[in-house]
Amino acid sequence: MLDQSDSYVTADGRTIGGVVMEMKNITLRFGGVVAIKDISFDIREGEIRAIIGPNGAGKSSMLNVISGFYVPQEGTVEFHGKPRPQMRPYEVAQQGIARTFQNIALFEGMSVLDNVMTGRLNHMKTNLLQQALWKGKAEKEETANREVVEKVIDFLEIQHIRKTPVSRLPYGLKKRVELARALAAEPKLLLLDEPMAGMNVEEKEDMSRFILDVNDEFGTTIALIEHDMGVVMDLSDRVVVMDYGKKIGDGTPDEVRNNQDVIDAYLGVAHD
Ligand SMILES: Nc1ncnc2c1ncn2[C@@H]1O[C@H](COP(=O)(O)OP(=O)(O)OP(=O)(O)O)[C@@H](O)[C@H]1O
Repeated sequence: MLDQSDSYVTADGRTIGGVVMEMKNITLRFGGVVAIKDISFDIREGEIRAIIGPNGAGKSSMLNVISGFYVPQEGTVEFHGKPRPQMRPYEVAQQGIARTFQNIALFEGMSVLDNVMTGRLNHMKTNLLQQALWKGKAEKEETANREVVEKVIDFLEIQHIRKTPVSRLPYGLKKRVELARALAAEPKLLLLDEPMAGMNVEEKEDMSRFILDVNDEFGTTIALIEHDMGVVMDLSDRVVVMDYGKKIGDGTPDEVRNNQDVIDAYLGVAHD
């Protein structure tokens, strides 16, 4: 077991730091349905942490607890060592947490560039009145925001579609634009909701490469949920496996791959 402040070295030689977020004995219910049953795990600075599990395992519910969207009935979520109170989405963003969604949530009629710009909203300090009265400051801020956005657009190799309305893009590129918008917020913790769902093999390979590059280049801590076990195994440093709301595995990809409970869950072995 790792202590809170322990660091560890990954298979590819990266040093992972202390705990960024800790889930302690989380239980989440929807009426009579227990979506998450007494689950604990942590997310560490600089790591790629995956949560996987079959249909209905409780992954989306868990991501919503991590993002602060759902408040569990039992247990606590600690962020940088402090219990996190219930927060509104903008407060979550102010804490340096950004996310993407399973069903793409972009402004379809707007260009790629404008969509990515919306990721900067949280960094815009001048209001409309200030913009009218104090043009210079607003312009400076706009230029700084544009610079970040252009950097992200270059990084994710979407320069060629920057003026294209999102509605005209194929699915894989829309997912990349969504990633760009999340990155434009310069998050410390990036949450990805099934980033590879619905993609073909080539799109999955591209997305995997970009996730690794984001982590490598910006040092962003990444937590992602994914249905397909195969795609995350090459990406992740540590993996939590959920089944029927319970945690049945937690460790490196090799550890969870060889865990009998995990193998049974994925092969659909009957439960007692
Ligand atoms: N808003 C909700 N209201 C009622 N029940 C819910 C709600 N969200 C999730 N559930 C239930 O909680 C359980 C876990 O669902 P969840 O969507 O978290 O699983 P999942 O692992 O993300 O599934 P999938 O891979 O199919 O997306 C399921 O039984 C689901 O029906």
